[in-house]
Amino acid sequence: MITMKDIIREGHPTLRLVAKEVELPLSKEVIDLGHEMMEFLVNSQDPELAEKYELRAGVGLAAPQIDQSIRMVAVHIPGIEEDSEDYILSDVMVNPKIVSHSVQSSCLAEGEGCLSVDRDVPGYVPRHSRITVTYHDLNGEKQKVRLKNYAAMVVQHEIDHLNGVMFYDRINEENPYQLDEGVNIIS
Ligand SMILES: Cc1nc(NNC(=O)[C@H](CC2CCCC2)CN(O)CO)c(F)c(N2CCN3CCOC[C@@H]3C2)n1
Ligand code: NI
Repeated sequence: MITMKDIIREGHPTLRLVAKEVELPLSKEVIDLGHEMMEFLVNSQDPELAEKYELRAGVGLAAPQIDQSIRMVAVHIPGIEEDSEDYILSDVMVNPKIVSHSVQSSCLAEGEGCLSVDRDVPGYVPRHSRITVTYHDLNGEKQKVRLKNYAAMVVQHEIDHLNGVMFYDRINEENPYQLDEGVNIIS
């Protein structure tokens, strides 16, 4: 199982690479890795398992964070309502591609963090408010999802990792809480 010791931290060169497209049909190794990444997220959101295995909670994980420079991310995004069983999106996305996006931008009110960054980096991280993403799932099926708000922020954070981009690259250096006209704050 994946634990925090498997997650590489900022400064590790793999985090700054552009990850490689995954060949189709998916190999057993890639499928197994995808399931392991999803298992990490599920475990990390379970208070007992998170404590037992000392996992930082996560709603997304990108393969480069476990030193696998391939284009695969896992997202496990619960509904905002407390204890709601439904998930906005829970899937492993192979070769995810943003095929269209809104002109409007949004950012998370609390800013962002990263399992590969062991420090707080305050500031707004502006991203597309709405995105349409195509990807292959672990069954090799092509999927197309339209995401907005919180889920759109999470998936963009993960796809950034596939392109060697860290969330703080997007924070305004002069004024971290600078917001351009019309940027929507998601709380
Ligand atoms: C927003 C949030 N970020 C958490 N961590 N950071 C991450 O996921 C990083 C990715 C996110 C950082 C901002 C956008 C994407 C990991 N990243 O580095 C991967 O590239 C959380 F854990 C979290 N939640 C809310 C839902 N809750 C359900 C119950 O269990 C606890 C869980 C906590 N929300
Ligand atoms: Ni991250």
